[in-house]
Parts: sequence; structure tokens; C-alpha cells
Amino acid sequence: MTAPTAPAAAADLTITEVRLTPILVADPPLLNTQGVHQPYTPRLIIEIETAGGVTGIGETYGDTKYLELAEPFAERLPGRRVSDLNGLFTLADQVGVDGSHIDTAVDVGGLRGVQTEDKLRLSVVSGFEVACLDALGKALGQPVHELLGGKVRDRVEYSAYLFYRWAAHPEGVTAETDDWGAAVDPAGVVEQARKFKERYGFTSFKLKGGVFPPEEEIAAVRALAEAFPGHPLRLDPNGAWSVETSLKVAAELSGVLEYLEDPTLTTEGMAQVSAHTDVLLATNMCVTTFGEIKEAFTRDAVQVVLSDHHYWGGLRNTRELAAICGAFGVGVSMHSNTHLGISLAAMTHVAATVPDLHHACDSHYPWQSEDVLTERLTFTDGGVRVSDAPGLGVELDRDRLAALHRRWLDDDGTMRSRDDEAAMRVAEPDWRTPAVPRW
Ligand SMILES: O=C([O-])C(=O)C[C@H](O)[C@@H](O)C(=O)[O-]
Ligand SMILES: [Mg+2]
Repeated sequence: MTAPTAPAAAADLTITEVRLTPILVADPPLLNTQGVHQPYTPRLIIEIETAGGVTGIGETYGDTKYLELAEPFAERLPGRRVSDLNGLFTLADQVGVDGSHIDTAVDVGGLRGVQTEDKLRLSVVSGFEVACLDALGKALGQPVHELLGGKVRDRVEYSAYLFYRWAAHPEGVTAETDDWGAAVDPAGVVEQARKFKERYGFTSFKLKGGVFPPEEEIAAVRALAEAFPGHPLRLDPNGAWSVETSLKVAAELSGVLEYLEDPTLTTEGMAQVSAHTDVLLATNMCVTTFGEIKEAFTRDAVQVVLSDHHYWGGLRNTRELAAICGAFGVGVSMHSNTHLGISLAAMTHVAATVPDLHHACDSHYPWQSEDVLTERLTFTDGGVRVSDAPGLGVELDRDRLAALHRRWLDDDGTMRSRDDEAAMRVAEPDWRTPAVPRW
């Protein structure tokens, strides 16, 4: 009788070490209704090592309140297996959240509705879930999309994420520079869209609104429609408008927009808008947790949910969300916030597995000139190819990671938690995040 074959070393999935590296990454002066992006934004890079010698990587929000939760969570992982993905949620429930860090206002890190302990926990879990999936995939020789049931497409389409912006951060502020130029009027927005199309081949455009009075943003969307006939267009003021203003804008842009994103805050407000317009409404603000789905869907408050694996709790939860959306006939696409290539890879894997993905996904990635990968992901004809390499199919560049961590270490704390309102005050000392509805 022959002796049983020893399992390949990589098959020992026991977690032996977890490394958390907070970093600061360059961010351009992108404007939104709360203020302007800081010159550097925090992200957290997670590495999970197994006894089999495999390392998985994940990425999530890096603000102090996430870090404080990620640290005790990471300490509890060694000895568990990277395949125990459901266990991550049980574990997260055991880690206390410091309630004093929960903002009662709309969370600027993603402008994704009001913050709760649960959302904070899920945002942390998602980074670890992705790292576990990456390690598991590498150990099994399978791409992450296979672990999620297999891809149904070979490329994932993204839309250009247009922002009103300044050419540079305010004078005297340490910041990286770029060649995008300013965009503070319709001509500037069209020029930016042109660059996005030239550089990445995007064919749909989303404009971040809530920055200028609605008439100016309507004019910018009209200018885009004229410059790019037939290209899907979206406008997202992050809930800055009243129901009445939302309906006026919807009437003006009916037939022009693919969808209008979070024109007003709350499910109640969105339901009122939805009842009186034929323009599709999308959200990443009033449906941000499973608990918010029932009311929003039964009231037909939204027709498209922009999922975000970071705050929905990972890639498997994203698939569950997509399944619920499908059952209610609600469309699904993806929201994005400042992120690096690890997250883009994760988004692409999960998006590749969702059958009914009817709209191009959002991604901030083109705005990020820095990354922690040995090779950046690329957009071709507006899409990202789905990797079939084991795990996420991306590799960490340790020197880059160390350099961006050094920046975090050297920061006096100003940049370690994203604060668009404070960043705006550097240019406009009297600035306060406007009360909503702003218009
Ligand atoms: O679609 C959205 O609401 C977002 O992408 C939120 C982001 O935080 C964006 O507004 C930003 O980064 O300014
Ligand atoms: Mg949005």
C-alpha cells in the first residue's frame, strides 16, 4: 500500500501572522458638497500570512477609527484558517467599537449615509475578507472570482468619475501635482471627460455634483451630452438638494441622464422624488446596509443600488446584495471612494461574477497617481480585464508600501482621518460643511 500523499505545503491555511500598514496616498483637490479632498488620504493595507507560506493582501479605509478596530481584530486571527470567511463576522462582533468615534453626520469617507458601529465593523471586515480570499486563492491556485462561483464576463466596465476640481491644492500645502488642470465650469468638465476618454477609453461619465448651484451642474451635464452624444451620463450631488430641487433637476435632465444619484437624503426623500419622475434614481447613501433594503425597495425609492464591498462587508456580501437587488428588479452597480489597486482588483473580481450588472462601475482609481502594487491595473476601452491568476492576481510592492507608510508616520495626525471640510478651510477659512438640503 502506498502512503497517502502529503498535502502541498501551501494547503496549510492556518493564519500565522497579520500585518496592518496604514498609509497616506496622494489625492488631488477634488471637490464635493462637504469640501475638498485632502492632499493625502489614509488607507489601510492588510497582509495575512498562512502556515503554508502564502500571503494574502487586502485594503480598506485607513482613518484612525478603522485602524483602532482593525488592530484588535487582527490580533484574534492567528490560529484561524483563511477559509473561515463566515467566522470573520462573528469575530468582528466580539471587537468593541469606541462609540465616541461614530459621527452622527453623513460619513465623509464615502459619503455613504450616517455612520453606525455596524458599518464601521463591516468596513474593517471587508479588508480582511479580501486578504483571506487572496490567500485562499493563491493556496488553491484559483483566482478570487472562482472562489466566488466563477466569472460571467472577462472584463468589467467602469465609468469615468468626473469631479469639479482645482488645478492644484492651495498654495503652501504640501501635495503632489498632476496634469489634469482645473474643472470648475462646463467647459472644464468636458475637457476633463475628454482626457478620461483619451487616456482610458471610458464611455460613460459620472459627474460629482453638489458643489455648484444646480443650474450650473445641469449646464455641465448638458455640455457633456452635447460633447459625447449617446454616452451614459450620471450626476451625483450626494444628497445636497431638497425634494423640490431634485424634481426640478430631474425634469430638466429627463432623457439626458442614465440615472440621478442620491439627489436628496433619506429613503423618504428619495421615495418622494421617485414617485414624480421617470429618471432612474441610484444610491450609495440611503441603501448602505441590508437593514435599509426593505423600506427602500418596497417604496420604490431607488432603482439602482451602488454597492461597495468595503462597507457592505466584502465580496460575498456584495454578491448577496446583488441577488436581493435582482429579486426586486433593482439594478446594481458599484460605488467607489478613494482606493488603490488592491481594491480595484477586488471590485473587478466580484463584479465579474454578478450576472445582472447593468451599469458601468464607478472607480476613483484614475485619480490615484500612487499605488502599492508592483504593476498598476489598467483601463482599456473603459474596462479592466478580469485576472485568472491565483488570488487577486496583484502583487504588493514593499518599497512603495514602506514609503507611503513613512508618510503616514511623519504626519502629525492632520491627514490620518479624512476631513474634506477641514481641507476646504485651508482655502476658505470660514468654510463649514453646508447644511442639507443645500439647495
Ligand atoms: O458616489 C459617491 O457618493 C462617492 O463617491 C462618495 C465619495 O466620497 C466622493 O464623493 C468623494 O470622494 O468626494
Ligand atoms: Mg454617490
